[in-house]
Amino acid sequence: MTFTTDAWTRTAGVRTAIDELPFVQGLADGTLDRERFTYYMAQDALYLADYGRVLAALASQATDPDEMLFWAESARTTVVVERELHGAHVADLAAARRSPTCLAYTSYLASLTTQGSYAVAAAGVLPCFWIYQDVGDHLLRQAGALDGHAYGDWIGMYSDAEFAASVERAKAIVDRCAEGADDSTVQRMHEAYSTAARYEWMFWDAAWRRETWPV
Ligand SMILES: Cc1ncc(CN)c(N)n1
Repeated sequence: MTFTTDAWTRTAGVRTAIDELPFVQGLADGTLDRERFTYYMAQDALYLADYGRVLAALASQATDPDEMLFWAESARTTVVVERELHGAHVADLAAARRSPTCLAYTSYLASLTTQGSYAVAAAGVLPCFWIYQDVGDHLLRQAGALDGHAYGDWIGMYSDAEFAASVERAKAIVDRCAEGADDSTVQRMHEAYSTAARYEWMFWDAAWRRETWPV
């Protein structure tokens, strides 16, 4: 069994929990209130700025030139394309501060790039690709046509064929890393993958609660 098939199976419960989140259900049928969506988009813009740095770090650690290019292009897409979407929804991004969950997730991913294992860091960024594609596909199926849908541009971005191709490439890189890795590295890759998958759940939950710092 490939690493990614195994990781997907091990985290099935997290994916079901994501699909059941009120935030995700509200995205699907368009009933999510604008305040929660705007909160989410502002946090996500902050997340993506840090995530772009994580992908750039992966590019710098890749020894294969094609993998280096893939991470570098993904960093560019994250900063340019996805942020365009955020700019269309959030008027004042400069006013936003990272929530506890946003800071915890990005700090965790950044920490993976400093622990000396390209394979573990690559596994840690994979849920950001794969879970969004999975959610985008589910939402597209549930929503049907996106014309006139309140969150159609968001759903369209993550159910898009180009995004799906990038997910396949990221999975292939992670599987290649796992094939050559020892048992303890594969174990750490699973830990990184499942932790990031849980953070994806937490990120949407935090947006639903419009999480703030306690003091
Ligand atoms: C929190 C989060 N995770 C993943 C994605 C998709 N790149 C995103 N925009 N935001």
